Amino acid sequence: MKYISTRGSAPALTFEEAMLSGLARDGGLYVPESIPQMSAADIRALNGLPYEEIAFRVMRPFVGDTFSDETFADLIAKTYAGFGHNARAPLVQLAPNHFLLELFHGPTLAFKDFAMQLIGQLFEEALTRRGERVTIVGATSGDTGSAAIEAFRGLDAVDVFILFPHGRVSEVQRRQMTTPSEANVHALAMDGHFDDCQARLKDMFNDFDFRDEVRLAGVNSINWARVLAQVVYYFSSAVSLGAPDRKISFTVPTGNFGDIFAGYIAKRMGLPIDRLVVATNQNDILHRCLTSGDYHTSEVHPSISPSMDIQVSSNFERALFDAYGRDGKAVAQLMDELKSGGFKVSQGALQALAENFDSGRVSEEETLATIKSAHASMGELLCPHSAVGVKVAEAQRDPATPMITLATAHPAKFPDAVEKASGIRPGLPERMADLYDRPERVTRIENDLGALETLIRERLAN
Ligand SMILES: Cc1ncc(COP(=O)(O)O)c(C=O)c1O
Ligand SMILES: N[C@@H](CCOP(=O)(O)O)C(=O)O
Repeated sequence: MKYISTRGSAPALTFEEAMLSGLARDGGLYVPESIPQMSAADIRALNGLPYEEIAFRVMRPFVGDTFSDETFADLIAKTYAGFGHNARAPLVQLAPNHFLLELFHGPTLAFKDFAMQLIGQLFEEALTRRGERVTIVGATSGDTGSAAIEAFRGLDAVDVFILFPHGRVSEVQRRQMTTPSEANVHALAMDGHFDDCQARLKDMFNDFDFRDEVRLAGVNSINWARVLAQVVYYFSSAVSLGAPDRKISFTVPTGNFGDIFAGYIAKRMGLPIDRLVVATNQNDILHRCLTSGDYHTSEVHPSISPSMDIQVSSNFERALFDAYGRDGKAVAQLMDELKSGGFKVSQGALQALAENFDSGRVSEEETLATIKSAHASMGELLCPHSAVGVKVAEAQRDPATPMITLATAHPAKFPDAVEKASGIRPGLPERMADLYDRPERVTRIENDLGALETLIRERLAN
């Protein structure tokens, strides 16, 4: 299995090379050269298997010979052993034919743990075998950062630097990043929005001297391994509701487009997905683009679902690559136009996107009202991101087709918004009960590439 860049001019890499390098050297994102297929019989055989076994069968064909079967199965087993629910990703019924897929039972209470815990294991195994060290730099609107720190804290072969937008993550998210005491963890509160953090991260990848000097690696969803691990729960949930013998739809609260892109990959592998619905908050560039073809960035409006306050949606590039018939030059041209504000998707590409994705947008008021009504009518306390998903799903679903909405974070990560909506302040699990008392360690930094690179060099030298 080889991986190629969405911009068409970086060398093709193996799974291990793509995983350890993150962004392609032409600025693009790696995608598999071809998508492995699962037959109806293969999919039917997943029903009733433990999550770990489903994960092995779904991901194995993408990994090539990077890991032996035995090692890969062992790493998957270690990955999910610490999750707080035996099913790992349990389904809860919200209404007739509407289900919630709870993806928040991992160590940092967000769906990011599904991939990040696995990547931690895969990195450690591969780096130990190669005798190498890497410097991970990640950009976060709150959840990727905490999940990455949890997955890599204390590992010998890795330093991890996380850029988060100062003042724009929830207190729980910030404390999850600033309270770990391991010397290899560096939480950096940067001026600006998440998009600025992600832009500086990409600048570092495109500064080849710096990239090679510090041996830069990325664990945002620019890293294909992140997307791959998220494909698994589309299979596990769909088969438990009758796939492949009936079609299932999914609604996904969306920001950087990684999670919904994983659903698209599941569909391309053969999972009979009827509709994949993108749910956005008031930062609705994806909804606007999917309905009009117009992808122009505007000001980011801070919301009560802050992890989705994103305008430059990284993985949308992967979807565009397929929509443009895998024409890397066309994608490179669009990404150039994005630097000056945006682009217009061609009619053909827009039609290709529309064949795979629907979308909806939810206001702040609607998000609060959905948290309130889901709690009152179903006893389910939703985080604001999951509420965005539920609202869009309720408006758009076909009652005859099961709809699964992804619940992407635990409500206790966003207690203020949840309390405002429902009157209930969700508590953290026992193991995190002292989070508010732990000392914080964080560095304020300006939105400046030079300052960031200098800080990283200095920290690595110490
Ligand atoms: C809680 C939560 N929900 C939804 C999203 C959106 O996911 P994605 O960026 O993969 O679209 C994020 C951030 O990525 C998140 O942290
Ligand atoms: N919402 C994310 C933003 C980064 O997304 P990623 O999936 O590309 O890592 C976050 O919580 O940081």
